[in-house]
Order: sequence, then structure tokens, then C-alpha cells
Amino acid sequence: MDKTIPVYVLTGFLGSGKTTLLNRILDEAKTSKRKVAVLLNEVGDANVEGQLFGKDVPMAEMLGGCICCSIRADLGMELMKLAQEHRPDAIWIESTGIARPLEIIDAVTEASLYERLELKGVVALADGRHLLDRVRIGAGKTYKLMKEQLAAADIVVLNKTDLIGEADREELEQLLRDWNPNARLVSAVQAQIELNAIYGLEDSIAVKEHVHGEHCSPDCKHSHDHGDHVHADHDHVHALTYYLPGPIDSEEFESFVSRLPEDVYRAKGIVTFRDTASRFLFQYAYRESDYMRITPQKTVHDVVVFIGEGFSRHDLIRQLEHLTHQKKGGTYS
Ligand SMILES: Nc1nc2c(ncn2[C@@H]2O[C@H](COP(=O)(O)OP(=O)(O)OP(=O)(O)O)[C@@H](O)[C@H]2O)c(=O)[nH]1
Repeated sequence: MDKTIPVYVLTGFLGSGKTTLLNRILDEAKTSKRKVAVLLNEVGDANVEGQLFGKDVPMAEMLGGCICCSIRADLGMELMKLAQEHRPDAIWIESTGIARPLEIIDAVTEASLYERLELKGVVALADGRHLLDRVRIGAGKTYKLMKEQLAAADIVVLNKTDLIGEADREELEQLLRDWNPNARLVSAVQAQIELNAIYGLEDSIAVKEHVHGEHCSPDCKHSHDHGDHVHADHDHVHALTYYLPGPIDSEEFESFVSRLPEDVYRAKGIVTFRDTASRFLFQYAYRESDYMRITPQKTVHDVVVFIGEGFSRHDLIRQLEHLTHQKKGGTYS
């Protein structure tokens, strides 16, 4: 079976430093001999920055629209093409500065229904000075979008701190922690961050260990550190991708779906039901589910994806393992 390819999303408002960070990621990949593919999205019709990446970097371009809306359907196609043609160790998606992150997450997880891809993390950058200006105004569409992008990330990079003073940096760090208490926050100049923080996401997202600390609010419901044992009962994640190891019972699955917690607001998948010997495309949004019988023309894996905020991955995985009658069920990310 093919290996599962991790996918990362790079988001952040226009000019925040996404390409600067991507260049660093590609440099590091070259040094560590990691094959990283890039999916670039530009609102305009020309890919200016992509020309700067090395010729040996597998790259797909999506120009002339934003992946989160007008050309969203193409995202899955491009991801699958990159995966099939290059079998990279990782794929990075650089979204336009105006993209809405949750729509992208939705689109990436859609692609994982058809190819062994797993969304591993969302990295969002903020231009310190620009953010500060927006915070001072405190309203407007741009402010709202910036906040949305930063709130959806697993890692938040407060970039361009060379352009702001120490007190402003501290104010922004506090603000970012308030907006997204679950993300790892890093301040940087020229997007110089420890890249292990990103690749280390693979483990930390799988079981996000949030140790109760100085930045937690009094009503923090996160997991607590009990000596050398940390358990996470309230994992903040955006997506759980679970590859099913085999057919499942349709009634048990429907019952499981009807009991999904409210903070799972979207789910989808391809499932094979033991009792009907058919495969179905399953869709779930805002408590409504839908099943469509399908006959895939090529090999696709049985997989279910859940998107939401604050739901417990641990609980869902346990229930899925129960559905598949396995102590240790399918693979997931
Ligand atoms: N002063 C300063 N400039 C920076 C820093 N990081 C990046 N820049 C510059 O900011 C400009 C925009 O950086 P990019 O990396 O292209 O930003 P981007 O998010 O990819 O921009 P878009 O593609 O327009 O969304 C470039 O000229 C960078 O050299 C920083 O930490 N400090």
C-alpha cells in the first residue's frame, strides 16, 4: 500500500511572509533530502514567486482565483496529480492571502477521500506591523479574515517583528494567544522559525497535549498534566482522517454519525457496508447526513474525515475502532 502523504497548508494575509517561509521549507527539504511538493495558489493569472523555486521542486499552480471559492474543486485534482506523479514526502499548499482557511481544510480533506493524503497542519503567518494597524482600527473585513486565518492554525507565526517594538510584540502575542490558545505561537523575522516545530506537528496533532499553563484562562478545559503522564481529553483539531481497515455495519455507522458531537460540523467519507456489499460516498454537514452509492473506477480507500473545533479525537477514534471491531483500528492523522 502506498504511504500516506502529509499535507500542510500555509495561510496568512497578503504579504505576511508565506513565500519567505516556503523558501525556507524548500531549502531545508533539500538539505535533509526530503521531497517536498508545492501547490501554489495565486489570485492573479501569473505565478511570480513560483519561478523562484528550484526546477527540481514538484509544483502545481492554481492561478486566477482563490482555492477556497472559485477554483476549489481543482484543489483536490491538483493534489491528487502531485501525489500520483511525484509521490512526495510532503505537500505544501500556499494559499492566497485572502483565502478562508476552513474552506481549504474542507477541500484538502475531500481529496483524502480519493488519495492517501492527510492534512497534518495549518501554519498561519501574521505581518506584525500590519496586524497592529488592523488591531488599532479593530474592525473591518480584513481584520475579520486575518483573525479567521490565525484562529484556524496549528502554528501561528508572528512575522516581521523587526518592524515593531518590544511592547507591541508582547501585545500582539497576547492577542494571538487569545484568538488561538491551542496553537503554537512563534515570533520571527524573515519567517525564521524552527522547522521541527512544524514537522513535529505530526505527533502533537495526533494526540494534542495541551499542558495547563500560564496562558490558560481559568475556565480552560484542556488536558491536564499529571506528573509524567499527560492525557488529552479535549483535543483542539481541525480534521481527523481515519482510514478504515475494512467494511463496517451500516446501522452501527449511522448510529455513530447520529451521535457525533456538535463541534464536529462536517464529515465525509467513502465507506463499504458489510451488510449491503456496496460502497457509499458519505456526507455530513450540520447534523444532516447523506449516502450516495458509488462504483469507483479506480482504487480508492475506505476513509472517513471529520472537521470541527474542539472535539475529542480520542473519543472518535475509539468509536471508529469499535465500529471496525478492532482493538487497534485504521490509520489516522
Ligand atoms: N521587514 C521584513 N520584511 C519581511 C519579513 N518577512 C518577509 N518580508 C518581506 O515581505 C514581503 C512579502 O513577503 P512574502 O513572503 O512574499 O509574503 P506572502 O505572504 O507570500 O505574500 P503574498 O503572496 O502577497 O500573499 C517580501 O518583500 C519579503 O521579503 C520580515 O520578517 N521583516
